[in-house]
Amino acid sequence: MVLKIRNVTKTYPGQTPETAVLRGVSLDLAAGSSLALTGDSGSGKSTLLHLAGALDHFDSGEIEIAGTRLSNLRDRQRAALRRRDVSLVFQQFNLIPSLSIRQNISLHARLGNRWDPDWGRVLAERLGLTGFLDRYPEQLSGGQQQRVAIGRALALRPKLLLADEPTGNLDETASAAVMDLMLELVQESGAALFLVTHSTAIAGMLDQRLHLQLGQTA
Ligand SMILES: Nc1ncnc2c1ncn2[C@@H]1O[C@H](COP(=O)(O)OP(=O)(O)OP(=O)(O)O)[C@@H](O)[C@H]1O
Repeated sequence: MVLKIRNVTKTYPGQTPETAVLRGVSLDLAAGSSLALTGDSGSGKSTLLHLAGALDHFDSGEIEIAGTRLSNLRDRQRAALRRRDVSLVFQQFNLIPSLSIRQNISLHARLGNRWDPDWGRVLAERLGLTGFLDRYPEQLSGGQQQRVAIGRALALRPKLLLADEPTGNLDETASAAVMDLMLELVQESGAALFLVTHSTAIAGMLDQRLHLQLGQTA
């Protein structure tokens, strides 16, 4: 399993075990597969996604990313694991405005010393970005910008791709195109995708669906 979450609880300051944002959440996500997490606003979706990416601490239970138990790790080891195995795609594309599309796509992989130009070319081609590589983010549509963000995330060849409402800023057509591409590329690269969405249509495109309510998934 790329991601294993077992009976995880998480409280924010002021919460009790009864009102905890997460009250015993478990899930499994295998390489090459995808999971959609839905739930009302404030139900804890982003919290769970952040825990799955080793970006925050949980109170009890266990999370394993690619076989490594997070509860045993020091902060520096968590950061190293994140850099090695996890990529993120957000609703806001978070591209660097002063860098070209080419530079944006390769940025994280270069910083991690893992830039593979051949894989970069494949990604740019598959994402329909080959003609845009020398442009800057502001010269692209929202759907194109999100494809750049997906390229940047996958350029690292992460084991786990986390996506928080990745098509939340896109219209229906762009959203469907971005989702199709992301799912294809995730499968081809053997990554696992954990995606938070409000959309039941998007959730329906993924292999597994979980709904978060009152701190638990069903
Ligand atoms: N850093 C924090 N400190 C205290 N409470 C927090 C913190 N982050 C989130 N919360 C609370 O935890 C709950 C879950 O928040 P979270 O952002 O995980 O929900 P969500 O399901 O992703 O919501 P949305 O769909 O609106 O983005 C909310 O009640 C929120 O106010």
